[in-house]
Amino acid sequence: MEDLQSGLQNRKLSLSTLPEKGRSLLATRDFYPGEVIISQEPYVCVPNNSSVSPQKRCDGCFTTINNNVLSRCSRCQLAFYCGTACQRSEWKLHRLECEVLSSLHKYKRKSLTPSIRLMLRLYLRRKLQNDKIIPSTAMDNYNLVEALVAHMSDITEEQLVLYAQMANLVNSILEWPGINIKEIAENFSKFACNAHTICDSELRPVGTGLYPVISIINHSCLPNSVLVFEGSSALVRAVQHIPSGTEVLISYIETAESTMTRQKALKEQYLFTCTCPRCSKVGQYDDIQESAILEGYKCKSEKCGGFLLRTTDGKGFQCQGCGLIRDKEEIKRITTEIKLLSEDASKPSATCNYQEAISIYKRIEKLQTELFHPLSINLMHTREKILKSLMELEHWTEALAYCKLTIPFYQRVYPAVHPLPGLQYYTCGKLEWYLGDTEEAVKSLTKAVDILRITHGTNTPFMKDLLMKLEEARTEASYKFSSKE
Ligand SMILES: C[S@@+](CC[C@H](N)C(=O)[O-])C[C@H]1O[C@@H](n2cnc3c(N)ncnc32)[C@H](O)[C@@H]1O
Repeated sequence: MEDLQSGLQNRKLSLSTLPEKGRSLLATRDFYPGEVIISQEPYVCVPNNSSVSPQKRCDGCFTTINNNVLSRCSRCQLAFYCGTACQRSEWKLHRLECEVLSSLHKYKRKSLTPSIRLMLRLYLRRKLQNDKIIPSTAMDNYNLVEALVAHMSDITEEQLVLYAQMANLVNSILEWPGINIKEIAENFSKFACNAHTICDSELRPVGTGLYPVISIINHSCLPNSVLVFEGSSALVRAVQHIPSGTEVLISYIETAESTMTRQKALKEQYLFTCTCPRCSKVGQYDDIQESAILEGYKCKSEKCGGFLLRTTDGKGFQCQGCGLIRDKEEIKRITTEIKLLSEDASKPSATCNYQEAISIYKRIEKLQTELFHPLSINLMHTREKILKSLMELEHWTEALAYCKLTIPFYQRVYPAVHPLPGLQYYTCGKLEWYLGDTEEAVKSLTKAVDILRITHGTNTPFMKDLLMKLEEARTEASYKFSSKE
């Protein structure tokens, strides 16, 4: 591990071990908002392509080209490339992978999920490095994978059985003599708490990758850094001033959820109890109030706006503002109606028909408005779904109205610098501009740029496009202003 420590030292970082967290990454100089703290290429990665996904992604850069004009590997038929540059960069690994995959029986091909493919690639890449066909460096070697936490003694019996079955499948595909099935199962457990979902600039998931140095970074629900991706490269950017000697922290989960929901997610997938400054408030009045607003029920009285807590006899919920009791049966009735509608919304007839999806989600929205606080996370998710479908149907005016409805939620639950509100302002700005409200568009796009230049940098095609749009909107706004005079 000395090699890694000196690799990190050059980047003004250091590896430390904290008793309650294990390995941790510390800054050895001050980092400022927007600065890249560390970037890493994946040890291995796979795009989210499955046999059923209609749109395939390039194995090299994860792009989807319109009309799906990716070229497919003629031998194995499983790898896709956007051009020769990506095909060449992937060739050494894919040559081995192709040998393994092209001889696979039909029924085994069906079981090639992205995580099985990721595991195959892990072993193939290790072989390439062992055979010195590709070089190993301080930041790119299999020892770093070996050092990842696996939590084998903490996972459930069910998970253990699943990993063992998956390990058997990998073994039967590779057919390498002397391969250690227990080690493969352990590596699946490592994937579960160390691999990262690769997202595009708009935070849509596009693949999965293992970045063993970035995996040293621990979690906080109030992080000082953010993990973003440029193609398959991972970059950690500071979102706050990080003084020298401070631990670099990212968030592993959606931080808008209540403390209990966040803690449950962290415990289930990452097997630890978070004690970050937000989680330390669990049980305190502020935290109870916050959770009740996010996930609880609202007061029946429109004037009150208070939040409810379960009564001591368990028969209902009482408003903490005006004391009014809301009947448990009424809440149950609305909740059941929402559940049934949500089931309808996930049926193919609705997922393939945006108009039908909008109509179902609007009924859910109406019921949720009766039940939840206006800033509830459930209501926000429903409005997001309506917004997405409206955008697909190019119903811009209504889409803008829904986008604006979600903004107060984003402002309330996320820190000032977070990619999600930045992206929401961007959507708002694009819609306003499209609808001719240039002045408002300039305001929204400026807010988007102020946030996203910190989280995303300014050099990606996505950011260049946003900066150009802002420039054009500003020019148009000043032209409109001068022609009014
Ligand atoms: C991606 S790894 C992070 C690096 C890890 N500490 C190590 O030693 O390799 C994720 C694991 O780190 C630990 N971890 C991460 N954040 C933590 C936190 N805030 N508190 C306690 N443990 C944490 C948990 O064991 C979790 O499963």
